[in-house]
Amino acid sequence: MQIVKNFIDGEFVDSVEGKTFDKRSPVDNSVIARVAEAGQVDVDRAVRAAQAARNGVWGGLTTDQRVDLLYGVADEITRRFEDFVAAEMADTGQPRHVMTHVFIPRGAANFKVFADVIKNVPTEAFQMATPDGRGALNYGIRVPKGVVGVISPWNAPFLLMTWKVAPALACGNTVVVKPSEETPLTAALLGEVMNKVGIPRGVYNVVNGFGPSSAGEHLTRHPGIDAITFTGETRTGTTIMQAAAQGMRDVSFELGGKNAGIVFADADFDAAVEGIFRSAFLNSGQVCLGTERVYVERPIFERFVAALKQKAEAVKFGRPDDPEANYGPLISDEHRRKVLSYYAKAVEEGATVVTGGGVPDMPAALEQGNWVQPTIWTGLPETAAVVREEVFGPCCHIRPFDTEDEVVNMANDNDYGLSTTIWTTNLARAHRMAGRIEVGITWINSWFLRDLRTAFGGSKQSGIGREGGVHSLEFYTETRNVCVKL
Ligand SMILES: NC(=O)C1=CN([C@@H]2O[C@H](COP(=O)(O)OP(=O)(O)OC[C@H]3O[C@@H](n4cnc5c(N)ncnc54)[C@H](O)[C@@H]3O)[C@@H](O)[C@H]2O)C=CC1
Ligand SMILES: O=C(O)/C=C/C=C(\O)C(=O)O
Repeated sequence: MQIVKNFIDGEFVDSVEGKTFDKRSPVDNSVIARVAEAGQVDVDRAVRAAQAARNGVWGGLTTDQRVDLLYGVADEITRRFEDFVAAEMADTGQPRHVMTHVFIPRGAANFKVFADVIKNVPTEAFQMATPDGRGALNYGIRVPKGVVGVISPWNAPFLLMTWKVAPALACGNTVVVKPSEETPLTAALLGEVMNKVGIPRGVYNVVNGFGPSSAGEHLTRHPGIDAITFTGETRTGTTIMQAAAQGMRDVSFELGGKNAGIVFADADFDAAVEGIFRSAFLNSGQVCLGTERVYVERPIFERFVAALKQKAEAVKFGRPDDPEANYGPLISDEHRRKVLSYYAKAVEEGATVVTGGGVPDMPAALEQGNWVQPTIWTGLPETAAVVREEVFGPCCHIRPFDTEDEVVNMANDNDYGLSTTIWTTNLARAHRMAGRIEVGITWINSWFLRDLRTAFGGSKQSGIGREGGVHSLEFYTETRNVCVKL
């Protein structure tokens, strides 16, 4: 069995109290790793190591030197691509093609993009008049925030963790990462990469454990943490924000979603079915940007429901490396119970179950895994729990609509505001709607196309702040103004 240690000050270490927890495989719930659980003392050591590195060798490097090192990290991730793919498949149980096409390449890309951004984005400068007529020049300089606490979730572990670690380091900060307790493997592997390419000790630290009364809470409450960047549930964000209030630490939050997919009758039908299928069911529906509410213009409603049903019923469940399979389990038994409770609630609230609604028949070796069927409902009112609340599973409710105004109002009638996907050939209408829908990102005739230079984040209860490109620099640095009298 694999042993996963914390990574503190450039070394893999057990926790001081010797506590551990088991990491189970999503495909059969067998224990695949024993993980060191960091306590207060371990978190404190990690924060001190990060402070020392920030004030020492890392703080003394030029931007060009940091950029070279971050390119080295990206190259080493690419060189060890298969190790990362294997680790992420073991942690998440998701199919190999999701790892090789999305999750792992994005990890390497995150380091390259933010190395380029920090090298190329200028700061502001303003000339001003003064009473003596000689004027003054103002210019901005960016300084790192200090030690950044990175708290990440389990659904796209490496992608989402490096999306925050890369810009933090590019800007000259050091980090202490708390990966999800469900997915500790790739954060540990990244420690090996950091050492291999010569990132100084203490720059990247990893403490494993849970949230409340464990590594997560110790980290977010630690006074040595200067800023906190978090991806996860909105409820957890509320708790972390309370911790961050002590000491006025800045936060950047990417939170939950209950995203609408909107299909007009004039859309390219097959592309729309494929796009909604991906957005509802990729990664077994465990994607914050995924679609759990689908609105289809009435003339094509029945045909669309039938086409999506056919695709949902064609998935092949199995292990991540099974070439015959293309569909994985949920992350944990606990999450499966939550998703299945929503499946039961949908029926109680009067849903028509178009397909799914339960657990697939699996061979004996996989029976103990966290499998659930992709599920489609129709017939629920907009007040139903599965139409309002984030399930974070492979499911969606489909409802017909008649007018643009009606569908915009329904899309906006939710506490979340992360993303939407609109399918139509009438681009004037699509642009108009993009301005009206209250979300951080609108995709038109596409979904999950990511240009890492763009602003990424959520509206309403889906987040605070924006990351991506220059927006990440806003969070991971502080801009200071220098005013020079001429
Ligand atoms: N907006 C976005 O970009 C994204 C949002 N998400 C959201 O993440 C959620 C799924 O991820 P989960 O791991 O279940 O979220 P979660 O909020 O349960 O956990 C996320 C991380 O926070 C830690 N944590 C939990 N309680 C804590 C506390 N009191 N103090 C400090 N740390 C704590 C966990 O250990 C984990 O590392 C969904 O709601 C999903 O929508 C996921 C991916 C992207
Ligand atoms: O592209 C991003 O930065 C965020 C992606 C989010 C996921 O991959 C997810 O929630 O699964």
